[in-house]
This record gives sequence, C-alpha cells and structure tokens, in this order.
Amino acid sequence: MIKIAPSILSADFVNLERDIKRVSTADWLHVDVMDGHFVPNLTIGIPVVKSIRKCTDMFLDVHLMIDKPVRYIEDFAKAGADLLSVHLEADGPTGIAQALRVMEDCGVKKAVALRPITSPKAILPYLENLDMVLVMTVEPGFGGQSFMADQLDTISQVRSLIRQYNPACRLQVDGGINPETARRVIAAGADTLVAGSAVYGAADPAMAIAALRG
Ligand SMILES: O=C(CO)[C@@H](O)[C@H](O)COP(=O)(O)O
Ligand SMILES: [Fe+2]
Repeated sequence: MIKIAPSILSADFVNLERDIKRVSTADWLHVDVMDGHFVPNLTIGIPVVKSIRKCTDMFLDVHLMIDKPVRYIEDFAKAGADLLSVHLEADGPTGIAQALRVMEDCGVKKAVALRPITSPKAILPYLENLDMVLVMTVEPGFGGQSFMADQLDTISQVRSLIRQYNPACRLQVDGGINPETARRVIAAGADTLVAGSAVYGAADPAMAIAALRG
C-alpha cells in the first residue's frame, strides 16, 4: 500500500494550518527539520512540531537533518512526532543506536535515513529493529531539487535487504518526486513517497496527491 507524505517545507509558513488542511487526503505529513550544520539550511524545530500537532490528527513523519540527533529525540517525541528519521551520517554507530533506543522508549516509530552517497548496507546493524528506511533521492537540505536517477539502484538494494531481514519495514523516498519519478521509485521498491514542490506547487494539491498514487 503506497503512502504519500507531503513535505511542508514547500508550504506557506504564514498559512501553515491552511496548507496542512489542503493536503488532508494524504496519508502522512512530512516535516523537515534542518540545523544549519548537518545540512546548509535552517528550517523548523520543536515548537513548530508542537503547534502542528495541535492543528492536525495526521501522522507526523519528522525527518531530522541534524547532527547528533539523540540530543533531541525525546523533545520531538513529546512535541507529538509519530515517526522520527535520523541520518546514519549524523552520528557514530553508538549515537545512532542510542537515538533508536530513545525512540523505542518514547513510543515513536523508528527510521534511519541515507544520504545519496551512503551504502545501502549501512542500514544492516539496525534494520531488524526499524519501522522505516528513508532513501534520499536528492542531497538533503532543500526542496525543489531534481531527482537523482542513480538512487534507483539504492532503492532496489534497500528493498532486497528489507525483504530479507524485516519485511514489515517501510521504504520511503524523498526528493524530486513527481508523478513520473513516483512511478520509477515504486517500481524499484519504494512504498512511501515524500513530495514537497509537486504537491504544494500544484493548483490543486489533492489532485497532485492522487496523481502520485498513479
Ligand atoms: O528532506 C527534504 C530535503 O532535504 C525533502 O523532504 C524536500 O522537502 C522534498 O522536496 P521536493 O524535492 O519534493 O520539492
Ligand atoms: Fe525530507
């Protein structure tokens, strides 16, 4: 079952509540948190997630593009995140394992994310314990970038590891997703699609969400 997660990075932040309601036909809401260190951009943090939680019942999928994320897992969980993704490049193996343990203790779903450069095999130490793997199909940091087709092979490899070690784990892709790239990533094994500009750049976001489902 394909899930669509519009990224509010492409929403109008002055009218965030209105823009969240405009994507209510989607399955999840994707929230991009950037710290200006792990990626060269600053976006939103804990207080905004807390406010979003008050204005929607949608599943909040929070993509943490921050260094040493273990420091903030509990805060994001308390703010109302349903799922947290931590980048494997954002800390050493001990820090990542700790972050996943805190997620478990807080009762949020657990995901790891991969930059395009990172080998699919890097997920192996964690895979059996994950709810989702996020494969980036652009360099993290900004919305509106072009899809990196060479990531299709990474998606296929992650899908085969998931099949082998944890078939219930979801496979999310993020970056440059539109109806055409959606078709290609689904064929490669993705089941959860993030889309920012393709949804919020459309005159009718509900139609754009339907188009992504194929
Ligand atoms: O995590 C990120 C960017 O780092 C994404 O979630 C983007 O916000 C997706 O935007 P589009 O590529 O769909 O415009
Ligand atoms: Fe994202």
